[in-house]
Amino acid sequence: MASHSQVLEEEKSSVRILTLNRPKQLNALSFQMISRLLQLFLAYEEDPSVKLVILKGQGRAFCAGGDVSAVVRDIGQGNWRLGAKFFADEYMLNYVMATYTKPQVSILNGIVMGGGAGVSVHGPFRIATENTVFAMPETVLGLFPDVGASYFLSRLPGFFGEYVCLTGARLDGADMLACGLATHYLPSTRLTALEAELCRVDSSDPTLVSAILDACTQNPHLKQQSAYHRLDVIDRCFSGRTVEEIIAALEREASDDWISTTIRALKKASPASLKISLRSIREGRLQGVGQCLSREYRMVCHVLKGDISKDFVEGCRAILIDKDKNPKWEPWRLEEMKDRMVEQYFKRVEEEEDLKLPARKNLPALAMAKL
Ligand SMILES: CC(C)(COP(=O)(O)OP(=O)(O)OC[C@H]1O[C@@H](n2cnc3c(N)ncnc32)[C@H](O)[C@@H]1OP(=O)(O)O)[C@@H](O)C(=O)NCCC(=O)NCCSC(=O)/C=C/c1ccc(O)cc1
Repeated sequence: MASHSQVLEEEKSSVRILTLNRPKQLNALSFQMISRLLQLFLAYEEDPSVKLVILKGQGRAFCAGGDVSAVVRDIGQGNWRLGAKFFADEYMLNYVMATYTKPQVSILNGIVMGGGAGVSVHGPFRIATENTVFAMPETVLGLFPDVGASYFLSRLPGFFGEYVCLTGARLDGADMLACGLATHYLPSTRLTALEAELCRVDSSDPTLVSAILDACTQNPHLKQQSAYHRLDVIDRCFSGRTVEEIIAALEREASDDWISTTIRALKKASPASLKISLRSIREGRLQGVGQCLSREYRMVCHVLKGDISKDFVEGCRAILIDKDKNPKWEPWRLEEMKDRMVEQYFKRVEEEEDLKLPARKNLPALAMAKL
């Protein structure tokens, strides 16, 4: 398939509608898709005839993340720097979106995971529906929530971001709206009409776009089992200073299904991933989006190089390739993942340059804490 057809482009008056188009792979982002999106976003920004960009996915997913299969192949061939190039471009795209001067509306009518969050949550308008399933599942893959997640998750209410980041818990559209990951919610049957209305807006004024979306948004009920009802417990436990303290705090709570599922999720994840993810989100609370992406780039280079732990390759093997769901993490126990090993992830990989982000006009006020 030609690279252009992995991202479909429609022109409707002053609106550009981009559709991620790898439905069989749940629109997992290939290198070509990232390059094409970056090229289009930058071109639209310079083009005065473009006022608004809509991003959506073909089929049952918005986007299930970065295309992990390609990366694992590159690492297997001893070529971790090819993977690093993928991330550098992906983070650049995330940064351009986070600092974009025109409104971006993302229609999250299906699966939104990992890299899928990175190409939507940084934009000002995120529409959830009854089909939305959101997760940052990286800690069970031996990775960590990246794509600027240490920025946007750390800005969620209380310690909900730590919960989402460490457990990989799935959220539905109502949860996303409640915590601020989505800005609007509407039934999927209304999407076509909404799109038509947005195509008539003919303005880059975010208040006009907002007015259209506000007029049709609904306030869905949170399901009884929604984690958002547990914000008190989440704040009590996930405010812990270390992963060990978080697990111990959960174990002290009165046991029920939600507590045991949460503890099980943490015990299933890579100890190295848990520790670096917690430190990353804690640092993110105090940093701008560019600093977050730069730090995450250093971290991901270590993950790909496998110089401290090789859990990413092992996680992909166990979850995506052999599908035995039985990864052999190294280190295996949390206490074996020492502070000095965590520390190393935050240093630049030798002979690898830091991420170079372009100078952008739309910084920093709009890019700070908008959730
Ligand atoms: C819960 C899912 C989303 C849906 O499950 P399902 O309904 O049972 O559907 P399938 O799992 O059968 O998925 C349909 C197809 O899409 C493929 N797919 C589904 N996500 C993907 C996917 N991220 N990639 C590459 N094929 C996929 C999946 O392999 C499968 O292909 P095939 O077996 O050929 O039919 C499941 O597919 C799933 O867990 N996917 C992985 C989600 C995930 O962990 N995503 C984000 C974490 S990692 C990330 O964003 C970046 C990683 C990355 C790391 C290093 C890099 O250099 C670049 C990127």
